[in-house]
Amino acid sequence: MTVEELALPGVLLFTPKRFGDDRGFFSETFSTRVFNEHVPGVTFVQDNHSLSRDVGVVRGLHFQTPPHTQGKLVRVSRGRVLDVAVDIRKGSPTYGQHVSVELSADNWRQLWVPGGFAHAFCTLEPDTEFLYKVTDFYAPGCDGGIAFDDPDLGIEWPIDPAKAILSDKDRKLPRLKDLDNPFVYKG
Ligand SMILES: Cc1cn([C@H]2C[C@H](O)[C@@H](COP(=O)(O)OP(=O)(O)O[C@H]3O[C@@H](C)C(=O)[C@@H](O)[C@H]3O)O2)c(=O)[nH]c1=O
Repeated sequence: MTVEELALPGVLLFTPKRFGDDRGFFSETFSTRVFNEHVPGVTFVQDNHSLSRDVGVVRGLHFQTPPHTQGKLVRVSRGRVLDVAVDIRKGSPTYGQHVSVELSADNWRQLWVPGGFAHAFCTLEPDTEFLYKVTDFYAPGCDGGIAFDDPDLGIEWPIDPAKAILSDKDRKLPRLKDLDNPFVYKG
């Protein structure tokens, strides 16, 4: 497993080893021991799996608000996405900034998105399967989001944003500046 820090402190990129042989490959995709060496004190309670059929599906930007804030360890097992995490913690030195990284079944990367970050991805291949572990249970009452194309965020999406395939819910999300934002930077 290799681990890299990205431009936003706290956001980490993990790349598990893959052992290939004539049958295919084997990979430890998650180990508490390895993960907690880099992100101490975090435990996961739920695993999620989504399928997006088309190129240009955008899911996000999403987060769960306190007391059900979620950290997410996300990866792709089939296909390819551009994955994005935005720091939305008020008072953070990197407030409003984002990292974007390609995750695919080929590069086998995993992105750790801590609580206080909004998360989204855009599919780059058909039939993309997206897998992730989360640190709190799904809490529909704490579901929150920001428009993926909020101009203040300056995210360069790999598709024409006007052609993004969105859920009805995601089409109505507010801009960051209009959000009733409960996240505060704690250092
Ligand atoms: C996220 C989630 C959804 N659901 C249900 C609610 C709804 O009926 C259906 C689809 O939900 P959504 O439209 O919110 O799914 P989706 O747009 O894929 O939401 C996901 O997007 C990515 C970017 C994230 O970061 C995730 O945390 C999650 O918010 O699944 C659960 O039962 N449990 C869950 O944990």
